[in-house]
Amino acid sequence: MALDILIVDDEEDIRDLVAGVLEDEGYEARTAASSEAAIDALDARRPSLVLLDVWLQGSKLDGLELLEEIKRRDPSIPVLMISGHGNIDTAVAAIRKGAVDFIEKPFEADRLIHLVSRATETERLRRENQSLRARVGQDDELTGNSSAINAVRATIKKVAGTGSRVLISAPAGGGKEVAARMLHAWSGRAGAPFVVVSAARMEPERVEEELFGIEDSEGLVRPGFLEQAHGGTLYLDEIADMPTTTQGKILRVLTEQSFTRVGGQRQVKVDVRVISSTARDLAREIEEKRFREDLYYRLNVVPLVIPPLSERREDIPPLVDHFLARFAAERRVPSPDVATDAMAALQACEWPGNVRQLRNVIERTMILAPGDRIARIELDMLPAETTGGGGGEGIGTSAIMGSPLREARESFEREYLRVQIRRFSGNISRTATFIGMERSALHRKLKLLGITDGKDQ
Ligand SMILES: Nc1ncnc2c1ncn2[C@@H]1O[C@H](COP(=O)(O)OP(=O)(O)OP(=O)(O)O)[C@@H](O)[C@H]1O
Repeated sequence: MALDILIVDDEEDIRDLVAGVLEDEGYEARTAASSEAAIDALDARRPSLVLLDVWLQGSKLDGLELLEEIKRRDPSIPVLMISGHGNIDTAVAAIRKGAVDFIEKPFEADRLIHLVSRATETERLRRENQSLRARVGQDDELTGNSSAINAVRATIKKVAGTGSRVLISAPAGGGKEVAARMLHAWSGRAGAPFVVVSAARMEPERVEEELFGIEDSEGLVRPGFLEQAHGGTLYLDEIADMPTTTQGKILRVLTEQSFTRVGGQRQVKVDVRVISSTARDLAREIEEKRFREDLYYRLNVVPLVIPPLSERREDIPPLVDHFLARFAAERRVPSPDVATDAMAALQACEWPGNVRQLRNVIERTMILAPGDRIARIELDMLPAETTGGGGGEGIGTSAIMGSPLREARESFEREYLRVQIRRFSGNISRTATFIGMERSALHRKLKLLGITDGKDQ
């Protein structure tokens, strides 16, 4: 998003000229003709830079006094002074009071652009830094080729640029935040902040301060998440955890596109795209009066559903390869291969923690892998939770060892076939191909062993 620049000058021609030059360069320009109008504009929203005339005729405060007031309110706002010919001394005094630089009238557009770009560099770097920091350990895009993930990706492509609100539904660790970041990155808002608001982590009594910001009687402002996200995207994580009073307030912001800060009177206007997410069944939350239906319709303009990993097991091999490559790169070793039986075990797991759990398992496997075996991940190197040793699913050996051969073979076959069928999401033809049996023979075998949970597709 464009950086927001406030131009304060009593001469209309200068204001319009400067605004025109800056807008052509892709900045967003606001103008104020007096110190009073400038303070109003500052209160309405924190600008990325103030261009301030030292004279300001007919204003309550002159340029230097206004500079002091701006610095008192928020010392981090950079101020670039505009000085008339002959009042260089004042401009120098302004620098002592915290202005970043000054430009003398009349000036060339090129010089103005150069100084503005230099004065806003810190702000640009701060934004870049923020988004980089937020992305550490986070994937940029959704990996996977299942039809579910392909459909999600296609919808993201279609709606990213539109600014529509999107409600992402997926279980915990399913990739909601990755999808939200893709929507932001593929939109015209990509250069502006992506602000994550976790409804679950906010203390109910502080929700409003956090979202709307605070304003004290002196006019000092601490911007909230909505203001910080101006021009960008606000990601409301797990909306079902929002207290109902907050739901009402969010609804009002979405309807009126403005809000007041806690302790303030003034309406603050922001341009923010809202993306929200939930792991819960909102229809049920609405039915049980825990979630406002009107808010649901406001947020759910475009629904995006990511199924649990256990319903898209085809995504497991590309995800495993993706995480192995990532962790191998971090450790500066070549990316390992995965033995077929190890991949089969990973594909057969239930993954209640979804992609996050899979990522953690891969990370742990790589950390614990003996130095001489790091080139190939084999079944015995996987954590117990994936191979059944932890009491979960998998091929247990103790029951088999205590049985006569015939029963042991049957119990092995039953377990083996269950795992393979689950691995291929109930698709009998693909299971038959993999295990090397005719489809009809497999059907007979399943009937004989009393396995009924394999859906034929
Ligand atoms: N399809 C995917 N491709 C690559 N990485 C993924 C994918 N889905 C999830 N991840 C990774 O899994 C982890 C969890 O994903 P994310 O934080 O997006 O999930 P979430 O649904 O927002 O979870 P929660 O609701 O628990 O916060 C992250 O490290 C993310 O990078």
